Amino acid sequence: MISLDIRKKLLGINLDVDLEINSGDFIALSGKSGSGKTTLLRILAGLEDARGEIKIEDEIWLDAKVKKAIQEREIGFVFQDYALFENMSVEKNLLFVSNDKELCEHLLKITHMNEYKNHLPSQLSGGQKQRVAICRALMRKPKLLLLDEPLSALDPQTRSSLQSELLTLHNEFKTTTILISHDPSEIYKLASRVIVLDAGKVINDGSPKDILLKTKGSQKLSFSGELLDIKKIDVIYVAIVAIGQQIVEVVINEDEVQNLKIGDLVSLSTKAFSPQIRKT
Ligand SMILES: Nc1ncnc2c1ncn2[C@@H]1O[C@H](COP(=O)(O)OP(=O)(O)OP(=O)(O)O)[C@@H](O)[C@H]1O
Repeated sequence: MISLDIRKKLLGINLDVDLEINSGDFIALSGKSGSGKTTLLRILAGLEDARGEIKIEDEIWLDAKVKKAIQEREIGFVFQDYALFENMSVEKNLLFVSNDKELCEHLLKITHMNEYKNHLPSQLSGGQKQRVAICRALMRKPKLLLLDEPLSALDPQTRSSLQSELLTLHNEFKTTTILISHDPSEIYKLASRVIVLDAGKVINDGSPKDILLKTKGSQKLSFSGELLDIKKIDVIYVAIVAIGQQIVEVVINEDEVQNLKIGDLVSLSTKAFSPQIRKT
């Protein structure tokens, strides 16, 4: 269990977050620009001061008396920019953190980077660099993995592959993870819980399905999207589809289920009802 109760006065807002996170959870942290997401991660990492308490299992990282230094906190941190050691090979970047050769090889294998282990970062693509950054963050077997929009600079296909690899790594290592993301399909694929910040406060907290699904009314229009999931609820099947920045659910029949697979590009339309417009 991770518990945090953090307060900090920022420019224009007061960050005030009180949360409990189960060990092994994959949390997506979302919210408008300037709502305090990066600052919260930096406080957890020990890169910024704050008032309050941070407790990781039985260990206090922050309270009125204690403030553990960054190197004493067992965290892995990956930012949008790669921050690798440019003069070291991929393998040396990992072994610099911990000399566990077996773990190094295993991580590079999962992320399909084994054949690049002797390359320098300057010889890698953006996606490959970010794979190395994620592996390096896991080399110290952290209690907490903090990911600040690590995939946002990547093209959609590379981003999707890295999402799958992150999921494989999370299923294997069960590292408690907090990922800052604005992408609903990424959040739906990866997270078990979504926390939404606004002006420094938690305004929404729940499962990706509860937070992301917005299915009010129906549209006599056609949208294209990606099929994320098919769920059987009692006797009906529900397809979960990502359309742009939104995720919707659609009831489908058994024949349609046979013809669809997760990841398919689909179009969504309705003939029976008139479109509705509503002020949001
Ligand atoms: N060290 C600091 N001291 C005071 N104010 C700060 C500090 N760091 C950030 N801020 C302010 O706190 C607010 C939240 O910034 P933060 O970068 O945490 O937001 P964010 O939700 O991560 O935004 P984005 O999605 O754009 O990255 C901003 O108004 C920012 O100017």
